[in-house]
Amino acid sequence: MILLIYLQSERTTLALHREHPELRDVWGDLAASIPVIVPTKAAQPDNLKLTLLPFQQESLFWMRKQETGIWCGGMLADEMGMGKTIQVIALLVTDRQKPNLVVAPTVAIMQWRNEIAAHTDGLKVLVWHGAARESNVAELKKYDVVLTTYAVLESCFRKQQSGFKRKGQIIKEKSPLHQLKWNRIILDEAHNIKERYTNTAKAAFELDANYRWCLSGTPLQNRVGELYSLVRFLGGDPFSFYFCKLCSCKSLHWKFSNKRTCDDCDHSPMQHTCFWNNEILTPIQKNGMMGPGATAFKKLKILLDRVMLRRTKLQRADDLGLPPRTVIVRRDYFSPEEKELYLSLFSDAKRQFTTYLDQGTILNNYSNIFSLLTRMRQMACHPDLVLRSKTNASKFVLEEDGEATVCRICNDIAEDAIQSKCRHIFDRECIRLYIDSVPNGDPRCPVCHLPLTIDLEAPALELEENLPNTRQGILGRLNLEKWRSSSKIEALIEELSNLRMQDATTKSLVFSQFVNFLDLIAFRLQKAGFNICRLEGTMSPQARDATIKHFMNNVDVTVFLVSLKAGGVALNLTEASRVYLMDSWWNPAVEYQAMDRIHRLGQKRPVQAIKLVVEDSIESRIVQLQEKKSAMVDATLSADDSAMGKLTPEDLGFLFRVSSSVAFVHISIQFAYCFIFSYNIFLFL
Ligand SMILES: Nc1ncnc2c1ncn2[C@@H]1O[C@H](COP(=O)(O)OP(=O)(O)OP(=O)(O)O)[C@@H](O)[C@H]1O
Repeated sequence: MILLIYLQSERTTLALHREHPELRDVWGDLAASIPVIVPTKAAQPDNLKLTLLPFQQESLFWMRKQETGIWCGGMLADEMGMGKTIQVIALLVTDRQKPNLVVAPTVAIMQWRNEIAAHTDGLKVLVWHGAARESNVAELKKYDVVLTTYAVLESCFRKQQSGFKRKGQIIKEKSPLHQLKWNRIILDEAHNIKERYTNTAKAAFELDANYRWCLSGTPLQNRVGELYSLVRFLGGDPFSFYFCKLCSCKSLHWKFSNKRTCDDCDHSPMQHTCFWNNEILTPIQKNGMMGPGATAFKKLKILLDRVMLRRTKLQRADDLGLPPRTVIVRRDYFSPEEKELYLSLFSDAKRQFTTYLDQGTILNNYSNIFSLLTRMRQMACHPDLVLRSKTNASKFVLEEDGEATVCRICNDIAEDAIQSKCRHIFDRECIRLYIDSVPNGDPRCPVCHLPLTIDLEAPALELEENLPNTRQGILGRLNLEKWRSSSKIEALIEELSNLRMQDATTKSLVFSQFVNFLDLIAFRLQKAGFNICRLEGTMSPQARDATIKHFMNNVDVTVFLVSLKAGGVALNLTEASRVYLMDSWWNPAVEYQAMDRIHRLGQKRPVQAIKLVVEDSIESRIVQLQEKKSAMVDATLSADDSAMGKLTPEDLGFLFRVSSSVAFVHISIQFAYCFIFSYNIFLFL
């Protein structure tokens, strides 16, 4: 079988080389003709008010050189919190050509604006967001930097390509972003375009510029295939092209309007192949690190060496001078009442799981199992999250009482809502975590169990304007006079009260994946006299910015409640030096992202991250699982966290405390593959 696949791929390569002789030695040519740029220090730009650190001066040198090379740009992939924003701003002030476009997640837009305002002598910036945004292209040209979000980029492109309905008619509207030739385009958190077939990725591909940059601390989140989009955006020829095996036809697009023959050459889809898939993706997917897989990794390295610069905090520790970070697990126990409720839920869940195990249908019932796990995690936080959840309340239209749409995984208010093809609504982060955790990579909808089709990069459903300002969430469903706190919340109160006694100026971030839990925490903290603020997914960029500033600038505001779905990435919150992680996820990478919000440049105090765990619940098992997964990744020295996110049947058995050899035999081949892959990709990055 392996021999057959090998022969097939050899045949494809030979056919390609026959029709496209320029492809015969792409990698050799690349290695021979394009030298790797060795970064040396550039001078500090006069018009930049912040002094660059040595490694940032090096990247400035590297970026300027890259812009004169074949790529006219590249990927800056430094680890999180090392100042990629300022490094790009340094580049922008060195030539002051305009206009430049920065596309970033909503949460990061205002940060860009603030950094430009603080560190340059007046680069003219436009935040291009919201319904009243400027549509006159001539006006946009006047700005040094236009800042916008992926959602806005996608929406403009969609309105241009497919149009929108107004008074029964389809109207197409030109996208101002796509009419301009930009000087530079910078994609911040560029992995937002990693799925090449999404509208967001297509919208980015169609932008026009002299220079193109991708910024990402995690350029390879899951699979090597995800790099394709970044390379495609940078314009790599021939890396991202499709080639015909029967003639000289070559295209950046998969053009089969009639689904049977190529629009350009009339040959069938079977006769066309993507150079990237053929040379890199398929050999790695099929062989891991063996034979053709190893060769593909070598090719990938030749390419990445010439297009990407990545430094880690550890490598540049001397430059960064960051204070130490400690992670502590605080273990508490349920009260007798909580324990009784939990045990009743747990025994039902375990019975259900054991039935699936006995029937050998674990993988078929994965979405049910996932929902059982979510309930148990919620119960460990506070019983009301399960007992007072709006279990069957998913709806797109608002009810009269002003309650908003809920995510069908956490039964919590949907903050960054997206919809599956089967029309169920989920928080983007919840469904992403769910998909990542599916062991066999074939997710089913957690509600209707049909095969799941959902665009993770789709713009958020526009629930925003519908939401009443006075959303009460779970608090509106409780009798607050009689409401009782939980062991977990009281553990947090104890931590924060002790901290307040030791040093009233220390600020803390409190992260949870469940918005309803943050409601309960907020209520309890306010009763205990803490001055708090909150970051929610439904906030506009301006509201987020105002809230972040409120927290950073007011000494008496000591606690910031952050929904993991809204603020897990791209935030700078270095005024805080404590992080409390209120609920655990089995993939520790999610928690590192949250911790990195404070363990970054600008942090002066030692950082402590405290994970609150209820010992006699599923949480202690999750923490053990995290440790196992971390150990595995350390052993493989991986930069790839895909294996960590997935739950194998063995993991599930472990979480439900079912020790059966049956659970063990199912360990997926994919998992083993990720193991091999993780090891190798690290060697090259
Ligand atoms: N040379 C410097 N001196 C002082 N502060 C700096 C310097 N460079 C960057 N910073 C600060 O470091 C913080 C982190 O920077 P930034 O947000 O750009 O990191 P990042 O690498 O983009 O992180 P992420 O990938 O998480 O978005 C910012 O507050 C920034 O102002």
